[in-house]
Amino acid sequence: MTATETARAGTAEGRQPLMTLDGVSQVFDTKAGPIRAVDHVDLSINPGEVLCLVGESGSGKTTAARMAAGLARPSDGKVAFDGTDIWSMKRNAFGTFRRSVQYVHQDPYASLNPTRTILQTLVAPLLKHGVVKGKKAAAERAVELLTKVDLTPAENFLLKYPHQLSGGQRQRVAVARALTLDPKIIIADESTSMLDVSIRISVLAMLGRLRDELGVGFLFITHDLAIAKYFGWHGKTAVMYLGRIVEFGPTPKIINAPTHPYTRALIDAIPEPDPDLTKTKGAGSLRSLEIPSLAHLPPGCAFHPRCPLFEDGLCDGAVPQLVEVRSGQSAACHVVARDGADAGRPDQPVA
Ligand SMILES: Nc1ncnc2c1ncn2[C@@H]1O[C@H](COP(=O)(O)OP(=O)(O)OP(=O)(O)O)[C@@H](O)[C@H]1O
Repeated sequence: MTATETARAGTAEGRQPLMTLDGVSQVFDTKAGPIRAVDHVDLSINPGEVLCLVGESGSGKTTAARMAAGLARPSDGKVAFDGTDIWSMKRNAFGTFRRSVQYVHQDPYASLNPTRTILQTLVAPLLKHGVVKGKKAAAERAVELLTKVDLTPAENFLLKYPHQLSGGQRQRVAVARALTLDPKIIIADESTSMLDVSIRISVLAMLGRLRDELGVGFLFITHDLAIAKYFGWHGKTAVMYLGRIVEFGPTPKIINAPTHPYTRALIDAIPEPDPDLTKTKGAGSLRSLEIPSLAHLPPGCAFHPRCPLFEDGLCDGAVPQLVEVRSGQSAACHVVARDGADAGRPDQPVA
């Protein structure tokens, strides 16, 4: 099975993906020259499915997410929603797409208008897009939405301004606003990374409840595999490194039996003593902690200067393609493709 087929495994399950990214790239012109922030990425999200996109800072997660949300046009490749290329859509269809895919930013303070009360923030899209008729119905819907995101009693929040709320409460308002237009997919970009741990967990729990109750699909962007484990356990996870997907599969497989040395290194780096995570250790130490610049990518596998499995002449030759290494799980690593999913492991894999 090719990487594209693996990434589209949802179709094999008999479901039509709601959104697909097909060979999508984004090139930016920078002072250091053109950089490929996202390089030929294939992904799909089925209705109600959670897809976690994980990687270190600068790996291209936000750039990929912005293209998925229709906020940026890919330099190459296709983003399709309900089977239609979003950039070939007529104005009305594009509007429907934009309403169906809502982006929740990591910093709600930056994305909420400071001069609008919470009521105004929620009522504006409801009225603008004709979701409800009249201000009274819109206010009632705003109360329902605040209740959905656990801001209760909702009446206590309606007339407040963003600066009068805590970070967690602002994040909940941002989610309520995303829900105003009944989205089919929510793109949550590190949406809890700025919160304290306990608040972070309660916001994640709220998002998880919405995921289950509303059947909304999620593209969940995080640098933290532990968060992907918590939020996306029943979904899939794609691991990005310097613009490319290096490993993809069902989240439990990625967490319990990672195959790419980069994924293993990410798991090794998780500080918490989570037994499920720590038992998968075994990548060996990285050869370098330095992340190469996108403007001067190393030849072959971009991870090779850091990789404990590096082989001279193999890893610095061609760019490795994402290939299936276990059922439903694919990795872009020459050594794993040659030696199998457990390549380089000192211990045996965790079942
Ligand atoms: N508009 C832009 N112009 C030039 N370079 C950009 C632009 N946007 C992003 N980049 C670069 O593209 C690369 C990927 O950035 P991106 O924000 O997508 O990564 P990320 O994985 O989301 O990182 P973070 O977790 O820090 O948000 C980075 O090197 C970044 O500096």
